[in-house]
Amino acid sequence: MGRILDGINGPKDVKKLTLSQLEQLAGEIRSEMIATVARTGGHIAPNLGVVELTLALHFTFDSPKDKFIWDVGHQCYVHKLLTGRREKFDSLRQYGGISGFPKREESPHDAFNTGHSSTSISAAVGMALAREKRGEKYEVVAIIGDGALTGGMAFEALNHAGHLGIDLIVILNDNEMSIASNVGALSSYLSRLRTDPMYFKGKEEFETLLRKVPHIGPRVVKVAERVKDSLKYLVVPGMLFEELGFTYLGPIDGHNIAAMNSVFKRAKSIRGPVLIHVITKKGKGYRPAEENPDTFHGIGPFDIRTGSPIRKNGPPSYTSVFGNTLVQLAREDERIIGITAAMPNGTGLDIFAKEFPARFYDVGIAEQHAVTLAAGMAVEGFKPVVAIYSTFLQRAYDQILHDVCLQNLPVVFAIDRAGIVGEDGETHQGLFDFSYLRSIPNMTVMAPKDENELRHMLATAITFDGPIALRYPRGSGTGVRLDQEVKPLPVGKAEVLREGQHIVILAIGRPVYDALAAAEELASLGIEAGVINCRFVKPLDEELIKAVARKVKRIVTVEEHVLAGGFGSAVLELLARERINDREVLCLGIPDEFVPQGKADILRAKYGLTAEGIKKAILSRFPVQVSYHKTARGQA
Ligand SMILES: Cc1ncc(C[n+]2csc(CCOP(=O)(O)OP(=O)(O)O)c2C)c(N)n1
Ligand SMILES: CC(=O)[C@@H](O)[C@H](O)COP(=O)(O)O
Ligand SMILES: [Mg+2]
Repeated sequence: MGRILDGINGPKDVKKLTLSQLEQLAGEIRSEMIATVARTGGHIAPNLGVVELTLALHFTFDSPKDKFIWDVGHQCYVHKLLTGRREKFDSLRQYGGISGFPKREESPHDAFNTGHSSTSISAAVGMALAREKRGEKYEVVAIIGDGALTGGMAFEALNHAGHLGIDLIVILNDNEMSIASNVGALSSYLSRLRTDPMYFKGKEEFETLLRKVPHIGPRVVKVAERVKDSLKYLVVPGMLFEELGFTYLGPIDGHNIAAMNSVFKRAKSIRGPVLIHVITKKGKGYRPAEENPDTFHGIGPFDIRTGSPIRKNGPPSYTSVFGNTLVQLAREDERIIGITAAMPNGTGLDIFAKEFPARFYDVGIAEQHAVTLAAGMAVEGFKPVVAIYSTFLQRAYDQILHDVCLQNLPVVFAIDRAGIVGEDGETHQGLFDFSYLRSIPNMTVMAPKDENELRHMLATAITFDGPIALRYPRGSGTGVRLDQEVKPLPVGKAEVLREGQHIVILAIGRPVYDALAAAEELASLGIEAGVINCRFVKPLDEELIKAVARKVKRIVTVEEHVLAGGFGSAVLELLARERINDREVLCLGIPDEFVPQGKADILRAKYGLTAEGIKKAILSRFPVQVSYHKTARGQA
């Protein structure tokens, strides 16, 4: 018998199915997703948890007329399989393939692009307001996880929606997990709603009282037993949401399609904002993911049979070198505090948390709060290390400026996933941090060429008295030997790696070794290129750069970052300020566009951020015949 999934070309095909066919389809979707993600990598556990929920949504609502807004968007694979993208599904997250997140440019069924957390309710309120203004009729449905609900924006939007009293449906997908276990008072509140202590306490007291009534008591208890669901709805109100102006429905079983179909139908008939609390299991239906939902939240290729990741043996990641070095430094310095916004494992702070649980804070998906919390602790003499991915730190720009830098507070920003991150694509590339940080007074910004230098930069940051950031890439380090002693570096000093009279390459961060390799290849063509590992974007090693720029006519800057406002811009500003105007400068980096998804190696090659790319760009800008041989004898 063929698969039902093969006949699903859009939501209308879902609507034709019986309940038992929908249940069979749920199983087929799980197998399809596991088979694909085991090969491509991706967010498998969140998607396994929303199979029935997504089927019920497409069964009850009418996409694309009705709009679904997936918060974060990492759980949209089932939706994609049901909305005409089944045949392209094997290209998931690959260069040129379908995205792992909703993309309006991919399908009319993707109503709003997401990737960063906690935006869905705001977007839904905006779309509902637009609908009202145009006098149109359709449903707007935001689907948000319990983790994403810890983000401040979600509350700002709930607050506004309740005030407007606008027709809107929020589906809270509660699986008790963020990437790691969910944290916070709200999470505890949801857990109380789930386990219903009020209901059970009320019911037990009620039953005990009844049983005491002679003769009729026990019989009445039996009747009450039968009406327990209505009793439950009476006593368990979801008061927090009700008080915010929402009608609260739930909690309901997010793996029971029939139950969801009927509650969704009911929600459509209610005026004003409705919140439906759905309980799901992250990783549902695949044992390794159910047992380790955090590992399977977002995972690389894995062996389906065992669930073991297929890892090539490589050097330790920058993340783990950061985590271990922080532990080492924290043993010597009690002021050090570790702060994460819901990414303990992703940032390596889990290593710190294990050894120093009382000095570690997971604040939920709340980057803005994390930064100002750090400012508060720094004011009181602590040394907070805020570890946040480059792309998510964008959220906290004003907190960095207003709360940390304006007061010149010694907060350390450990910025992971800086540069090209790969398959997550546009929303997650960490390509803007030099620009958004170096423009802020008092801020110091560093980028290590390898994981060994990262350790010394972390020590530099810990001993530094002011705001300081170090940014490093996703994935394995270079495998260099780690120095035994971790020592602070002189602030604002670069490192000369190679001398050369024809060209000087000023590089920073990960591309430094590519610049060196390019210089070696150029040498075989008779072109002598010097290479400087600049280490600091701010302050630049101005004396050194000015000195080489006065000697060498051709200057190349290399960074894995957007060119606008980045490291190359900083060098150009310096040259202009110092009136070193007659130099030829070539800035290599990311042009003014968003970098798509794909393997990091493919993307680096596309943007010329490889040894080969750097060599080619130099040869194309400064062709061998024209420039070098003419000048090699005299001034280069
Ligand atoms: C602003 C921001 N910070 C951090 C993240 C990283 N992140 C992606 S999903 C996630 C957890 C989301 O939990 P939840 O909403 O409950 O979804 P689940 O995976 O449990 O289905 C986090 C922290 C992000 N995408 N955006
Ligand atoms: C959806 C999301 O934002 C995270 O799950 C992110 O994909 C994690 O990225 P890393 O795999 O780099 O930790
Ligand atoms: Mg969750």
